[in-house]
Amino acid sequence: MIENDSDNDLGGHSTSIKHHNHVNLSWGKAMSFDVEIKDLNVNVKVPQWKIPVPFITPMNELNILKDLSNIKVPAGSFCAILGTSGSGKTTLLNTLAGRCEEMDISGQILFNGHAVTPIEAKKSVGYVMQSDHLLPNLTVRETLRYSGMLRLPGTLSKERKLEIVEELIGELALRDCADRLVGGHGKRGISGGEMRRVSIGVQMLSNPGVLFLDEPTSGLDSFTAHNLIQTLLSLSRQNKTIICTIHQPRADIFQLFDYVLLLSKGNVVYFGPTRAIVDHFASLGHECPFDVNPSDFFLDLITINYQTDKLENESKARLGDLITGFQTSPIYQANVTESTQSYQNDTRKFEIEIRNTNYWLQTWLLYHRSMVNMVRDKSVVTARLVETVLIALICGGIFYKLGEDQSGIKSRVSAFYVVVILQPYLIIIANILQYSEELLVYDREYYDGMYMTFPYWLATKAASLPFEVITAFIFSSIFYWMADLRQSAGHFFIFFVFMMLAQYCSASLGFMSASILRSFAASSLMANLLMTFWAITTGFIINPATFPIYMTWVGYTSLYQYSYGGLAANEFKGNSYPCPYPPGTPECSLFNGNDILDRLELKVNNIGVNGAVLVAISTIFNLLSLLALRFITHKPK
Ligand SMILES: Nc1ncnc2c1ncn2[C@@H]1O[C@H](COP(=O)(O)OP(=O)(O)OP(=O)(O)O)[C@@H](O)[C@H]1O
Repeated sequence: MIENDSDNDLGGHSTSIKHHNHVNLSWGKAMSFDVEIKDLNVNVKVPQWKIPVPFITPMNELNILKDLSNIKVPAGSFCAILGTSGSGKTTLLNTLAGRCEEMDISGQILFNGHAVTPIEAKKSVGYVMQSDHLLPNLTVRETLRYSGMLRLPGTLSKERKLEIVEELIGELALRDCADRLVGGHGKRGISGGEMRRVSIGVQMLSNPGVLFLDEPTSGLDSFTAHNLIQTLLSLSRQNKTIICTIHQPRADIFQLFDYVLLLSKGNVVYFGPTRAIVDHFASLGHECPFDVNPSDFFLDLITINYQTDKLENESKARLGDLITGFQTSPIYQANVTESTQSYQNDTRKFEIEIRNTNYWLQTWLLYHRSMVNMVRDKSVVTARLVETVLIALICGGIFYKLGEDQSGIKSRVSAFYVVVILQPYLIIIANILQYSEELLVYDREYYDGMYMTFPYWLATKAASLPFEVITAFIFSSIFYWMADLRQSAGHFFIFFVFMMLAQYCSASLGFMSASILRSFAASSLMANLLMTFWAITTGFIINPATFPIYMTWVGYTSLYQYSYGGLAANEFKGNSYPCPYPPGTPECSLFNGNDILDRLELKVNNIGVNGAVLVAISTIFNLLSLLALRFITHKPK
């Protein structure tokens, strides 16, 4: 049983909550902050035109939060932000958490009396967003273990970190499902409520002074929602300040909060203890009927009704009265007294805990996590393997046992073009699909400061490499012998290396596009446009010698020409096919490998140079993706 008292004159700021059955989470410094808001105004510029033109469209200033002051949520308490849709709940939560980069913010946010900058706020709070983005193929325990290893201070031993994770699993009531896959992205996994708990656990592992949650109960049935709020209450009793937005909570959920902040159109209609709110509204002439859920009653009162002009004016006038009524209420006066308290003699200081997990340990953990997530994804693994085998069989079937006459030689050239375009093309789509989902997790974790970009990038690249090698090997092993290409192990090996490089370049292009743009639609458009351009300019469809003068550079940029050229050189250089004409006749040049290669008029047909260029191109794509991940910020969704 936990008693938490922070009384004021009203006797209202007091909670006495009986809660059983919890384990004390015992890591690090249990630092909890008083969270205070002073003179807070949040504005955003919105374009006046429906279809805005950058730099030209005139902008209007929209005042989302209006003069929020004298709001202090004491350390270790649980506060709900309630309001109608569009009242500014999420904006307030984001502002408190330092996540409102695009907004113009004035006023102060104070943690234990220290006015925090958005960067300080971001580093010292945990933030559970409305939707869960977790890796679907990890179990609950693995998800929390990886997070624990990455988020907990580097000074703790591995054993201690794992112990903490187990404590947390118990505290969040996740023992039952600890070894089940998380699921999501169309895969069956744990329930919505369990998934929310895992997301909370992930944030708890950074041992934040304050935990913010945006609509933690959205999408949950009322029983699960109640359980989740109970869990949060239990965490707050372990010295965590917890603030969440919530939509129309059930009566028994509503009474679990210590404090309520009621917002309407960016104005505070009430801030104070939950148990004083009914009396406060009654004192303003709005008695909550016995059989009505208080939160529904208050939300109805503060909603502007736009159905008719009359109703709109009436509801606006009522809202105005409620705002003024609150500002002249004894509760407001008590809030003013609380927020003028000085922290001068307070031993609780605002501090940001340094979490310095070793750089290489980050890389190893992320690599391991990425591998596990990928290998477990049976649908992707099977699809990629089956797709590789099928495409190899189809191509091998079409170009089966190529002859050594003129049509056979011509078909060999076509075969090289087809395989360097087709297989990489299919891979690029699979890659973009995979990364556009995975990068949602990266955006959140990077924004949370869980790791740095370079370890993530290195780990992701390293984890994808075996797939490119294996699929290229399977494809080459089937196609090469079916098509009956140059019979030697050395030439087969070179064929495989070029297939692998072509695939790796495409995979890198897919990763680069997703790193820049994130969305599947936009990334695949970018990658497809580039691929189509390079596929046309390979030198197979149109002879580069015929390009207009201003397009000659194109002949050197097409990445596929290097793999196509490499395969052609591997087959034809130093090779010859049986000439049906008497030896020495000019027609025999049609069967001479070097002459065939010359007639292709490739820009570069040196195996070593072509291979090196492909390595250089994939390196450029990968470096661009590293820069994009580091410098093109995508706010977590
Ligand atoms: N970046 C932005 N640009 C323009 N307007 C914004 C921006 N962010 C929020 N707003 C506007 O500010 C108002 C408050 O938005 P906010 O998302 O904070 O409301 P909310 O109370 O969380 O709503 P809901 O419950 O529907 O999620 C809305 O009218 C919204 O359109």
